[in-house]
Amino acid sequence: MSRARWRGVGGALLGLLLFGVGILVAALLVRTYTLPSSQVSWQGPGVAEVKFTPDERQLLKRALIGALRIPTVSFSEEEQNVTALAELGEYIRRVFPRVFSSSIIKHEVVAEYSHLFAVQGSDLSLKPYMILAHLDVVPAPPEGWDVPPFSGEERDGYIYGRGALDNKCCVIGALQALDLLLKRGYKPKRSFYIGLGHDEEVSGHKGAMKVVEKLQSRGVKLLFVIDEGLAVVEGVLHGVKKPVALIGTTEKGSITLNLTVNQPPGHSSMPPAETSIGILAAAVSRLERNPMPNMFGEGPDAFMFEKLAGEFAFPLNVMMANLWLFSPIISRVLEQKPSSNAIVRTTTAITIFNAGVKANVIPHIARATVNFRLHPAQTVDEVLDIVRNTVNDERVEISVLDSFNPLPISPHDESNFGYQTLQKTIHSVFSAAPVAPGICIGNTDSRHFVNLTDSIYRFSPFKLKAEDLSRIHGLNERISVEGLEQLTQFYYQLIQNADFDKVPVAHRATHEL
Ligand SMILES: CCCCCCCC/C=C\CCCCCCCC(=O)NCC(=O)O
Ligand SMILES: [Zn+2]
Ligand SMILES: [Zn+2]
Repeated sequence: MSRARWRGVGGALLGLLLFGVGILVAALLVRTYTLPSSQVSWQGPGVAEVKFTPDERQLLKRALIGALRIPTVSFSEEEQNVTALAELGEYIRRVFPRVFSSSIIKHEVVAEYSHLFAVQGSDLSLKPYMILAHLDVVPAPPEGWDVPPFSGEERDGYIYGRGALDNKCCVIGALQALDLLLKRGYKPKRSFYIGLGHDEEVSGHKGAMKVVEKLQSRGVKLLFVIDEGLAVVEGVLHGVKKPVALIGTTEKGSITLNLTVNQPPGHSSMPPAETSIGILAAAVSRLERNPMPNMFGEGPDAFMFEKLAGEFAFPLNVMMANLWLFSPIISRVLEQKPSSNAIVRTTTAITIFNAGVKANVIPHIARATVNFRLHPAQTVDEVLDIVRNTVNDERVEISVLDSFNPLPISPHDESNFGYQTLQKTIHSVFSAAPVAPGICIGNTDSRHFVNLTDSIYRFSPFKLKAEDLSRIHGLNERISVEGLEQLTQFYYQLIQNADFDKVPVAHRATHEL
């Protein structure tokens, strides 16, 4: 072929390539700017705000501080500080006498330390809903804390203490909101329950599960359940500056395993080539070095990013809106940080490791506890298969302490009363923050409510910055005084918003190019 002819073919191919690239870019942009926006506004009347008096502000703070000083620690299903749980029960009676004496509220203690409040609405034709929170906390050894973890100390606008975020703030906020509504003469139309579990941190088998049994025996069905969970996150999603509210519409599954190695004990002067500690350490190390597969996009995880695509800065907005093309890249980026890694895969955490009694004794038994949180696209059986293959050592005995599959996905469409009511309340309280459904990475008492409703939402009504994530179950757990008021405001307005009998109608904003 002549050189001129080659040039002609080359030019045509280049033209074709540029045309293809042009079409692809146009398709990406069209998808980016035609996705439904997460920005919505609301039709119809709003509801009253709290408008705290100075006295009420003080009382709210004091109420939480007092609760944080009672060490309601759950160590295990068998070991809970029940004296403290009983004391906290007495404490809420003392702090919220109006709630306990109201003629429209029936209070009952369930399984000794959990509490169930049934608030009777004026319109019994409306289906009731449920607000959940829990009274127990995880242990907090004082090392590393700036203040004693059970002091409830207030410093620079923050109240510190184990349970400040998880989850005594919600216990106090929900009761305080109800108390203030009663004080202002508000009469709810729709009946609702407030359930306060006492063993959420160790399963909810004694508290939340018994509450469910009680309600089931009475034939109760719920319109929706709201419990702790995701939150209004700020600076947590890479590339999104403004606060966004994430509502957990599902919750990861969980498996807790004991790995045990049993080897002959003996004198440390004649050690075998491998000890029970060495064998076990190698096994858990294999589990850590071989994370479960990245399953981004195989469950509902991608939906959250797609929904929030418009909130990301360029070029992330184009990538999030076009996960069909970019999800391999995005999934790799997400696995770099523990908080987003938890969204894309089943996580593996070695949480307890025990062996040895003396420096000159070869240990007999070594045992480790490993906790997995299951991605919604994986099952308990699938994860157990992977674990056995990874450990791959017959000397390591694997026993399942507890396991459950990921929870069903709750509806989050425009016709769902619970989701839309939450969204409307979030908008009002958190300056119109965009709202998206997400996967709750921790477990909650609400998982026991699946037979009472299909609409379970895990949302803690406070703002969390990236640096706050490590405070949950970690050091220096704290909530700002402003955050505590906002949270109380949230429940105050939620209870009123739930009194409408129709689903709130949202107007979706259009994207601006
Ligand atoms: C792409 C990044 C998304 C990151 C989303 C992280 C948002 C973090 C928000 C809240 C923290 C999650 C706490 C969940 C509640 C945990 C309740 C609990 O402790 N339950 C007991 C247990 O899980 O063991
Ligand atoms: Zn919790
Ligand atoms: Zn917790």
